[in-house]
Amino acid sequence: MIDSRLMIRLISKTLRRRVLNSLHSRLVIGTSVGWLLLIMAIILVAVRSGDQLAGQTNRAHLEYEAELIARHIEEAVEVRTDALQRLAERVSQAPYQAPGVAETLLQENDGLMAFFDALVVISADGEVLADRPALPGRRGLDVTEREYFRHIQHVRRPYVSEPFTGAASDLPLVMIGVPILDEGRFLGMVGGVVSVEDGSFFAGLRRIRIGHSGFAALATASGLVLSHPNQELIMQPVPSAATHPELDLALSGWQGAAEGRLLDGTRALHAYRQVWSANWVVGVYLPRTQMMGPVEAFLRQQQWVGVITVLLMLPLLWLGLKLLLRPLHRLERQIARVAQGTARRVDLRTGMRELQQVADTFNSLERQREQAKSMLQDRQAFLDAVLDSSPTGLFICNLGGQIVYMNPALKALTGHDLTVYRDGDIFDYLHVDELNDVQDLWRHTLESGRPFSRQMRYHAANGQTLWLEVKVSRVDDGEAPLGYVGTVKDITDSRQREALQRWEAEHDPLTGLLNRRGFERRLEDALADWKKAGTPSALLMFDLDHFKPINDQGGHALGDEMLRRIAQVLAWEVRNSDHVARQGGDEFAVLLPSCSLKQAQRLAEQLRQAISEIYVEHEDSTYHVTMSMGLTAFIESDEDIETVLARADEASYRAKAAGRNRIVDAVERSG
Ligand SMILES: Nc1nc2c(ncn2[C@@H]2O[C@H](COP(=O)(O)OP(=O)(O)OP(=O)(O)O)[C@@H](O)[C@H]2O)c(=O)[nH]1
Repeated sequence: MIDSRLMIRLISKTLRRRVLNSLHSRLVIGTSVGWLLLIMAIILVAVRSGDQLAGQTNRAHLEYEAELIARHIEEAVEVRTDALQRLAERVSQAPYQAPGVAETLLQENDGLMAFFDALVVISADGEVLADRPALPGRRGLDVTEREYFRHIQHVRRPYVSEPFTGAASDLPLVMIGVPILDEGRFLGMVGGVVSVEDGSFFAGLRRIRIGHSGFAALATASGLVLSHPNQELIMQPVPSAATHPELDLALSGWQGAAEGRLLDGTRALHAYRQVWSANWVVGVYLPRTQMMGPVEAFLRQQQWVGVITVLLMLPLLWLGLKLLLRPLHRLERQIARVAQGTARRVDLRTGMRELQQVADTFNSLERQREQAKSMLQDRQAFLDAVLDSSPTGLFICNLGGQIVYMNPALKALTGHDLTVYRDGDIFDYLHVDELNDVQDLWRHTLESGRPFSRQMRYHAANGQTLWLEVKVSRVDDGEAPLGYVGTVKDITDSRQREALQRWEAEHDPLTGLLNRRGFERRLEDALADWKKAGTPSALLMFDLDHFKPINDQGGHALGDEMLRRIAQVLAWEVRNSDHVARQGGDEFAVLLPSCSLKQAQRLAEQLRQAISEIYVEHEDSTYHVTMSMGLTAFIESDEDIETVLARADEASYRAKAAGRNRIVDAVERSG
């Protein structure tokens, strides 16, 4: 089963995407909601006004009903009182106290039975003399203690009694009594008995209905219910003043209408009228549900009207808005065409001023954009031409350090184009010796934005190793960095020239060996090592014996050839770390760093042997040379190289003096 939350999310997402995404849908929904709100507001106002109007109308109507009922009861009481008075007169003129007289009188006035449930004649001393219909136990009853008898006896006026329970019938009754008077003297009374529960007097009142649930009730001013549609309440006390304050007021003589509650708690409109002649109160009640029935029916009707109107209106609204928005869609399509480049401007003719204004503004902006674009293209073309024609190699990097542009000069120089750098690493073509340093420096530049400047060896596409001078600077637009621009200069020639010059400064051009200057610099280094770390080094210095005859007999070139061969043999015989020099003329020197004296002596002997075996030939003559060598090593007292050189030189001189082709050890001798 699909999770309901997921379902709701899906629906709302679809709604947002599909429905709420277009102006048309939003307008349709917005207008419908607005329309609904308007209808609801109208209904609300109508309901409030209807409520007020219904209240006022019903109040007037209910008061009128109460008035009618009270008047009807007044008249009924009056009619009955009049009839009883006529009977009382007749009784007063007859010897009614004589046996059977009163009874006969009642029989003769049998028509009064239409008004009452029973008739009685009571003597001045409170004895029931006659009754009709005759009820066992009623005749002869003593009623002197009855409230109605005492009242009529004293007041001597017609009187409607408080409800009481009949002694003979054991039913709740009301007595309408009239005094029998003879020139003001009280002779007794005639009374019409009305049954509260099933007498016709109150039955009519109970049947009164106002609408389908409104009703009337009657109570005595003392607070006993005489008539009510609910029979069980008859002869019960009325509800308390706390829950029914308006009823309490009515019992005190107030007449009018007010909102209150019924016994079951429902709200109802109450109207009260007094029946003064009987000291009763008529109450008429109209439940609020009935009172508001027409208003609610109207409300329901209006709600349906609203819903139906919206449902009918929706397609019309949808269509109307679609037609209304057609120019907008036209504009949208035209703008899309301009964006695709298939149109240059929008051409919208519409009566909608605002939309026309949008189209005009768009065209004006598009014109400005075209101008700016063309200016930019011109500028770009100019810049491209400048970059293309620059003899210096130029490149541009993005902020990540990737090359995004190379000018033709740089492409020609390296033989690479941009694709090489896009696909591969910028450092792939660097000389391996440069790699680490250049990478570190470049990383530092990217992180700090500081300029990059470095000479480096680089492998061009044709396999040649170039010396390049690369300088890179960051380009900023105000505060934000945009990228990096770099220049590349080919310095291969100058580097080679410099290297040659450096080499020439320290080497003998004829033999390729170190010259005096180069040799002395290395000797300085070795002496410094000796002084600092005690690293021993040995120095051999020798002068060729009988070299001059080669020059003299074979020519200078032959002498040069001999010198070159000697240099070659020397280079072969020594270690790579040893330094061999031609000091000038036919004088040579060999520096043996980190070499003990013993090893030096062994090497010196090897050299002597090797040189003696070298020969050059000229015109069937073979020429040999030997050497007179002085050998020394650093000693404690050596402060400078001149001392060391002098010691070796002096030993070499002594070797020559001692007969040539030999080695003299200066240290051994001095030791
Ligand atoms: N071919 C050639 N000869 C040179 C060069 N420099 C010096 N010489 C010659 O080397 C010779 C050195 O002279 P000496 O050392 O007196 O000649 P030697 O015959 O070796 O004499 P001893 O040392 O006494 O045996 C001179 O004749 C110089 O002209 C050079 O670059 N090329």
